[in-house]
Amino acid sequence: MEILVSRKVILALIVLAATSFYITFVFNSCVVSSISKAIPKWRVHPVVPNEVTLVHYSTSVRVVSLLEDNETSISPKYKFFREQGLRPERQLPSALIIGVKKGGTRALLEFIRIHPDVRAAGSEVHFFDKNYMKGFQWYRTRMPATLDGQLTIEKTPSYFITKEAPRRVQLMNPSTKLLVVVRDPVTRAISDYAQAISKKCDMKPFEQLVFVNGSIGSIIDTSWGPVKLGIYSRYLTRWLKFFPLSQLLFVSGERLVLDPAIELKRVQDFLGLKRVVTEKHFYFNSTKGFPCLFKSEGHSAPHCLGKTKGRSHPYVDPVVLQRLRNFYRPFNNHFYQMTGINFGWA
Ligand SMILES: Nc1ncnc2c1ncn2[C@@H]1O[C@H](COP(=O)(O)OS(=O)(=O)O)[C@@H](OP(=O)(O)O)[C@H]1O
Repeated sequence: MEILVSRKVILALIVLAATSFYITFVFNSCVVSSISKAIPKWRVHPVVPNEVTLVHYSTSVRVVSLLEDNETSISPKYKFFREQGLRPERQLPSALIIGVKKGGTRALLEFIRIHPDVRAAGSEVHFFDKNYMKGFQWYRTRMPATLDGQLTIEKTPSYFITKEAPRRVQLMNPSTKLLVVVRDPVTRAISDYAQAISKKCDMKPFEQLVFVNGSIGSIIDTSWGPVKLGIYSRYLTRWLKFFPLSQLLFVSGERLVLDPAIELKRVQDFLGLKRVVTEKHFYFNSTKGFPCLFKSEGHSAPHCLGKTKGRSHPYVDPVVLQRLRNFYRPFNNHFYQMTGINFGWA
């Protein structure tokens, strides 16, 4: 009887041990396998590449063939190129429109991309500010395919004010050509505000937001984005630590509206392009109140920029405007000295 009891106990112990061994093993193997699944992925495709990796990407892998991914899905356009012995490839941009927000950056991009030797990324890529961690390979896939001799350009106006952008652009290519469309900081601030209020109707009036205590008697609120962004000399100082002045072209936002052909001539010369885009490409649309294009890359008919460009501005108290002008004057003068151009902002 005693022997029978002890046998039952031993059997129960064995079952218990086997069960606990099984549970431990299965649980640990799940943990281990999930870790081991995670580690190699992270090692092979670093989600957060450091600067060194990025330099490596930009210098050693500059070109990706459009035709290698899926030969069967080639568009007729690229088939045509291939039949002609040409291989369109995506390149990192050699020119960037880095700012300024509400300066007229979209107009400049749409105008310069008429040029047959220019190909542009359509939408803002935000690589050097928001998407830098995705790496240069990713950035290149956002670029249009180009043929030999064509220049790739991208515009993201927030690059101008992004602290890390100058160093990052220099790492990509120290000879990148940089275009900055600048506009009177007072009208730029109102334009910025007009855009913000179009998205968020319950905003306080411009006249309140401009001042620290919300009243004309107090000081200008330099922490408010629309005001801060207009201190161009501050941001330019950062870029000049990484690029010589000769690598930057300052386009007048005002002249881009009044006489786009003149600004486009300067831009084409700066980019080393033939002067193809001229006054014959533009007409003034009196309904829009802006120059528009007879035709462009995407349109064969005359067309203007979209309705988010050329918004009507809210009325702003002239006393507030004067306060803002006085505020910007020393910064503007500094900016004129730095660039060697007097933009004539009052
Ligand atoms: N041809 C033409 N058509 C329409 N708009 C023109 C044109 N040329 C320059 N502009 C001015 O561009 C201003 C918008 O600037 P951005 O394109 O840099 O804005 S954004 O930062 O990309 O949102 C936009 O500002 P608002 O007038 O305040 O809307 C325009 O004044």
